[in-house]
Amino acid sequence: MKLNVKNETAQLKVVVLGRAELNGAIPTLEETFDAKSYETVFNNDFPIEEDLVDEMTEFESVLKKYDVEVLRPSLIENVNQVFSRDVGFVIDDEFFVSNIIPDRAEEGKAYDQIKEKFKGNKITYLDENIYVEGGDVILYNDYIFVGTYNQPDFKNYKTGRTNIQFVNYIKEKFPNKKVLNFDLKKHDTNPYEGILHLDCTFQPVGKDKAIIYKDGFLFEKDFQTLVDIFGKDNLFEVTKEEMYWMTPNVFSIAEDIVVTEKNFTRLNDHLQNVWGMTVETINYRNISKMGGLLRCSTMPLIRK
Ligand SMILES: NC(=[NH2+])NCCC[C@H](N)C(=O)O
Repeated sequence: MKLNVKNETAQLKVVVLGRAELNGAIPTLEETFDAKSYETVFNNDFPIEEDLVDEMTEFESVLKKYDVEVLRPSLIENVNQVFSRDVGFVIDDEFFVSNIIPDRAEEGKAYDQIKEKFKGNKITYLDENIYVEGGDVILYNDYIFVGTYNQPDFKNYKTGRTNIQFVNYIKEKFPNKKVLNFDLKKHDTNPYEGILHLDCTFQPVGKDKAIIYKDGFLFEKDFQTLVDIFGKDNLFEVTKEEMYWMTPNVFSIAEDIVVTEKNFTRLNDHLQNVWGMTVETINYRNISKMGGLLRCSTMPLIRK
């Protein structure tokens, strides 16, 4: 298998999809590490395994319908393995193993068998001072967009996952790409006020379009940079409420095929009727209660 990912939307061939069986006990408030999970636990609304498994099975069958090969991480009991995205990511033909938040360190082992499958490809482990999670890395051909929090209180936030050291590293590693980083608003307990990863506030779809939540960016000039790159008419701006439900976090199977959540009616209508895409809608609301959605639960290995 030859790894290849250069953007978010080229035709998908092979993907890892997380898993929801034996995810472990409901976390306590202190054990949560993102604002949405904090709120879910606070409201005594943590999703049950059966519903999570059903939602991921529905996602898997849509992927298979389009002939995508779907791999699953091996099962580690009592570890939440839903969000494959963050553990590692492919840029071009190289796999990067993330340095994720220590609370999630155990998840990495579950990818050993998958790494075995793509042995022979470049696999890179990052220095220990470089923090990154795949949700903060978004590829757009010659561009690499990185969600960061480059502020003095970085260490105070459990939701600050990617640092400027990663940006510097990736600039040096890919001198021919345009690497742009965007500081995101952070809040560990209020999901309306903070953005966990870049893919919770922005994501390209189609050939030259994107979904975006303006107020997720710490600096308005960063939002403007993206307006300049994509053009105003090619952006679908979501509201605060839509951001809260993780509307930017859809997942593309191809430039014209997007998997989204059933409840995203305004977005789905736009994708289908204004941008002419095929929209596959599934139930994924229980997954969202743990702070991620469709993109977060996948790790693409090969796009055409
Ligand atoms: N790519 C993403 N946005 N992933 C969401 C991960 C959510 C998970 N609860 C965490 O805090 O790490």
